[in-house]
Amino acid sequence: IGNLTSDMQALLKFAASIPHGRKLNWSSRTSVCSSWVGVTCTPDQTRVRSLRLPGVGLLGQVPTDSLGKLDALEVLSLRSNRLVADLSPDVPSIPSLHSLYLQHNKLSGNIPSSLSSKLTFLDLSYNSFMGEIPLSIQNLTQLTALYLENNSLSGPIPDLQLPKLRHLNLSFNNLSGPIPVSLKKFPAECFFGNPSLCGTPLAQCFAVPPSPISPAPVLPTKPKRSFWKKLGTRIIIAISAGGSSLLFLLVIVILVCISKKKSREGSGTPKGKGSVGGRAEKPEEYSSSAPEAEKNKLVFFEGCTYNFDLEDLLRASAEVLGKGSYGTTYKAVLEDSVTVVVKRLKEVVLGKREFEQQMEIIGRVGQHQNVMPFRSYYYSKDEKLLVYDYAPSGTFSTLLHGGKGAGRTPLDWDTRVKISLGVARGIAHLHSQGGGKFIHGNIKSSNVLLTQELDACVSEFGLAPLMSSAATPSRVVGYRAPEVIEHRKSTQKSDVYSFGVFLLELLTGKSPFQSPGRDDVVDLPRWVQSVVREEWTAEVFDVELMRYPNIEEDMVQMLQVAMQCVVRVAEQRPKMEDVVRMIEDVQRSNSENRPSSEDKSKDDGVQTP
Ligand SMILES: Nc1ncnc2c1ncn2[C@@H]1O[C@H](COP(=O)(O)OP(=O)(O)OP(=O)(O)O)[C@@H](O)[C@H]1O
Repeated sequence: IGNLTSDMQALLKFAASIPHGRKLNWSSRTSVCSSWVGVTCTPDQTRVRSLRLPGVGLLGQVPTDSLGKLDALEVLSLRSNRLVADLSPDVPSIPSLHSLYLQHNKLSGNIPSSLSSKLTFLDLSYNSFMGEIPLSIQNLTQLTALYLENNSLSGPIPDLQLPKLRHLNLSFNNLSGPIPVSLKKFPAECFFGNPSLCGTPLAQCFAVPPSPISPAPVLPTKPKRSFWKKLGTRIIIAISAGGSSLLFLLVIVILVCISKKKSREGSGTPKGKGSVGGRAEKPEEYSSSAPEAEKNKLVFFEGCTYNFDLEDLLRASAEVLGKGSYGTTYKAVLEDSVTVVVKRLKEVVLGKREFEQQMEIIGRVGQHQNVMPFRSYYYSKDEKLLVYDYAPSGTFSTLLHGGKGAGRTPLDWDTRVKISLGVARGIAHLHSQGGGKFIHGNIKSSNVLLTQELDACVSEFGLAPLMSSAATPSRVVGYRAPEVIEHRKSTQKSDVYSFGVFLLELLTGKSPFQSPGRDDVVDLPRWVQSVVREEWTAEVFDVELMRYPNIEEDMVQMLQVAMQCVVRVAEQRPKMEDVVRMIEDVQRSNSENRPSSEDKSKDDGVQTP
């Protein structure tokens, strides 16, 4: 077991054995913990806990017996350097290591098979690793993110039964064989560019299935060229002819301005992955001493699935998804076919520092499977962009109310229960953070986004404090608790009220506002109360649900949960964690009371092929 002196010696050996473009201020005469660039220590200042040297021009091979000796190291980032040859196996096997960032180097040889069992984040993308993915990755039970894209890895993909794995990218390698069942939940982009995978042409292997109700936009296999590059008169005329012409032109002009401004400021943004912010990697680029040009970059957060930078984003082909109270939302397809959502904020009232602090909160607090993953942001005086994952199945509002008519697939009860539980868990998570000081403040069905598997994610957490209160849209009124309307007093209990209205919407199929763009509000709690009082309870429920047998009891149970959430006196409403438990009960009784889907299909006389 080492100590601070042995850590210092290991670091000095490392620095002496590997050339580096940028001078490090490491010296045995100064304190490792308080003055060495890129180094942070444990709180008691007895060991080196993290080493971050991104983009400092490290050139050559990581010397053995140097970094491997840092046996209390938790985070190591040597990304965006020019490291070559084999990765010394003693580095990824440091027993305390939980995050390893080595992307954008020239490392080759096999990925070492001895890996720290504590690893939660492993990024070896954009290197030249060869050979098979080591089977030992199967033992990394804590792993949440694995990025191996853009290497030369071959052979089969191991069956990664890793319960915590949420982010995966294996694209652009030479992997072969089928995609293991355990990884089928990951989007097709994660596996693109492996010509022998599945043994069939890519297009057949990875066609993105349409979402059950509103067809998901099919990702173009070859994205259109950058829309500012091809900004010719013909395109302008063509775009101008379209309905969203003004919005498109506006975004083009603005993004071109960002691009120009960036190059005017010294074109200091190195190519490669953007800086990682939040808890994952606090980049030096964002320290107060960083030059201004370096600051105008996309700031990424922990768990970021994607490798792209501002330039890649600017090159993406974009499409307007909609205009909300916080600004305009675009779907952007990057050149490697990864799709993200970019929210262009308007009327931000916070200054830069407060804005960054709020971003840090959103990135950190919002880390939950039922909260929409927030990836990165861009801040400049004139432009504020937020980047989120793209939710292929759209919003719950569209799923519930959209496409009414002949061709519509009804939204079944099990899916509704699953979605309501996801939303409740997402809100309960937000409420549990920061000693209970966070509220969402804008729960509504159009802020519930759905993954391909119809798992729900709550979106727009943390945006309200960025904006002036004038930006609050009137059509959220139907979701607002009485105390919010009367005294503008938002609390966690007012989130519970909004969630209750959301549940009523899910049960009744009625929207608390008549139609988008119109402000006539339906008071769903009052309407439901009046119907129930007249003992017409059955009339309350969405007619679409009537086709499913044996769900009446569960629906009534869920209605009771909703009605508890919308009581007028805030203190009498349940806490969100209690609401989660109540919905879990509904889900449990739902599966106990009714035949499994297999039995049901037999009952229905459906033949399985
Ligand atoms: N991450 C996402 N993935 C897929 N679609 C999204 C995503 N975020 C937003 N959208 C789509 O973009 C549309 C516009 O979203 P936006 O957040 O700008 O407005 P809104 O949610 O409708 O209104 P408001 O901001 O007032 O709550 C949404 O209706 C939704 O369909």
